[in-house]
Amino acid sequence: MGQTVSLDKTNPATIQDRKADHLRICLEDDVQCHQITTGLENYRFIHCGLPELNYDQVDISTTFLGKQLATPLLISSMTGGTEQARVINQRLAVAAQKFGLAMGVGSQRVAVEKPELAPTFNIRRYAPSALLLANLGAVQLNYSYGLEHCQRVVDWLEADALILHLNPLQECVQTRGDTDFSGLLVKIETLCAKLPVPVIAKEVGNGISGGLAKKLIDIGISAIDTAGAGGTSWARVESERAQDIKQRRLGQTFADWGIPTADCIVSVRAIAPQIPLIASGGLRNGLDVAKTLALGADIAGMALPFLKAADNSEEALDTLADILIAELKTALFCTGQGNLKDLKHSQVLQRIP
Ligand SMILES: NC(=O)C1=CN([C@@H]2O[C@H](COP(=O)(O)OP(=O)(O)OC[C@H]3O[C@@H](n4cnc5c(N)ncnc54)[C@H](OP(=O)(O)O)[C@@H]3O)[C@@H](O)[C@H]2O)C=CC1
Ligand SMILES: Cc1cc2nc3c(=O)[nH]c(=O)nc-3n(C[C@H](O)[C@H](O)[C@H](O)COP(=O)(O)O)c2cc1C
Ligand SMILES: C=C(C)CCOP(=O)(O)OP(=O)(O)O
Ligand SMILES: [Mg+2]
Repeated sequence: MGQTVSLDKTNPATIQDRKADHLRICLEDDVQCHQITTGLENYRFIHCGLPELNYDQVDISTTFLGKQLATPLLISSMTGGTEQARVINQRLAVAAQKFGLAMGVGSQRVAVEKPELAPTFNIRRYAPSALLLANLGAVQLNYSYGLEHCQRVVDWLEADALILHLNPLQECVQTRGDTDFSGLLVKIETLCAKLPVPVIAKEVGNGISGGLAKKLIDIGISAIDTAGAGGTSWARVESERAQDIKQRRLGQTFADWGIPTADCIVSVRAIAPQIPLIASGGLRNGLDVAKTLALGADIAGMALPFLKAADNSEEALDTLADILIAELKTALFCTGQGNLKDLKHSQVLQRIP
C-alpha cells in the first residue's frame, strides 16, 4: 500500500509539503478575508488642485533600518523550500533590486530542518544591495530553536534583520500546529540582546495592537510589522489544507478574525512614535500604501499581490511594481506632498465620519 504518513510535525517532508500547499492554495483559492477589511476605506485624502510640485520630482525614497530604499515597499515574507518557491524567490529578488524594494523570505524553518533546501532561499546574489529580511516563527523558540538557529538563517541570507512571525491563530488551525506560545516574551528578549542584527516582530494577517507592540519594544524588538486583518486570511488557508473536520470548521469560524491594518498602525504609532513601522495586511494598491504612510508607517508590505505577479512572470512583476509606484507618487502629487516625510507630517488624510 501507499507510503506511511509521518505524524512527526518537524518531519522536513511534512514542512516542505506544507510550503507547497501554501503556495497552491494562495494561488488557486479565494484566501482573503470576506467580512473584515483593512479599515483604510474609512480614510480619504484631501485633494489639492494646485500641488505646486513637478510630478517628476516627487520623491518616494526613504531609509529603513539604516538602508536606503528607492521605494517604501516591502515584498512581505512568503516562501522557500520547494523548487516553485526557489523560482518565485529569485524573481522577487530581481524585482527588489531593480525597483529598490525591501524583501522578506518565507520561514526558513524548512531549511533548518533540511539544510539541502537552503538554496531555495539563496537570493542575496540577485539583490546585492536590497534590504533583505530573514524569517522564523517566534514559537520555534519553544521547540528547541535558539540563538544559533536564528544566526544561521540570517547568515544564509546575509540578511539585514530577522523577522520573527507571531501566528497563534494560524498554528491553532494548522494541522499539528505548534501552539505552545507560553513564556516567549523573555526568550525573544534574550534573542534581541544577543543577535547582532535587528529583530522585527510581525503578525501574519491578524494584526499587532498598540499594547502588544509596547511589550515587544520594551524587550528590545527593533521594528514592528503590523500584518493586520483585511487581506490574506491564514485561518482560511489552513482550513483549506485541513483533512480533519474540526480544523476545517475552526478555520472557517476564525477566517475574519483580527485587528484591521489601519487600526494597528494608528494604535502602534500612538504608543511608539519613533519605532520603525511596517504597515501590511491587505494592502492592494499604491493608494492603500499612501494611506498607511500618511497614518505613520515608514514602509508598506504586500504578500499576495507580489506572489501572484511572480508566479505569472517577471514582466508581470515589473508591471505591478510600476503601477504601485505610479499610484503612490500620484497620491503624493495630488495632495501636494513632495516626499514621504512631508506626507507623514501632513494633515491631508481625513477619517470619513
Ligand atoms: N528542489 C529544490 O528545492 C531545489 C532544486 N534546485 C535545482 O537545482 C538546480 C540548480 O539550482 P541553482 O543552484 O539555483 O541553479 P543555478 O543554475 O542558478 O546555479 C548553478 C550554480 O551556479 C551558482 N550560481 C547561480 N547563480 C549565481 C550567481 N548569480 N552568482 C554566483 N553564483 C551563481 C550556484 O551557486 P550556489 O552553489 O552558491 O547556489 C550554483 O552552484 C536547478 O535546476 C534547480 O531546479 C536547486 C535548489 C533547490
Ligand atoms: C504564500 C504565502 C506564504 C507566507 N509565508 C509566510 C512566512 O513563512 N512567514 C511570515 O512571516 N509570513 C508569511 N506569509 C504572510 C505574509 O507575509 C503576510 O503577512 C500576510 O499574507 C498578509 O499580507 P497580504 O494580505 O498582503 O497577503 C505568507 C504569505 C503568503 C501569501
Ligand atoms: C505561512 C505563514 C503565514 C507563516 C508561516 O507558517 P508555518 O507555520 O508554515 O511556518 P513554519 O512553521 O514552517 O515556520
Ligand atoms: Mg509554524
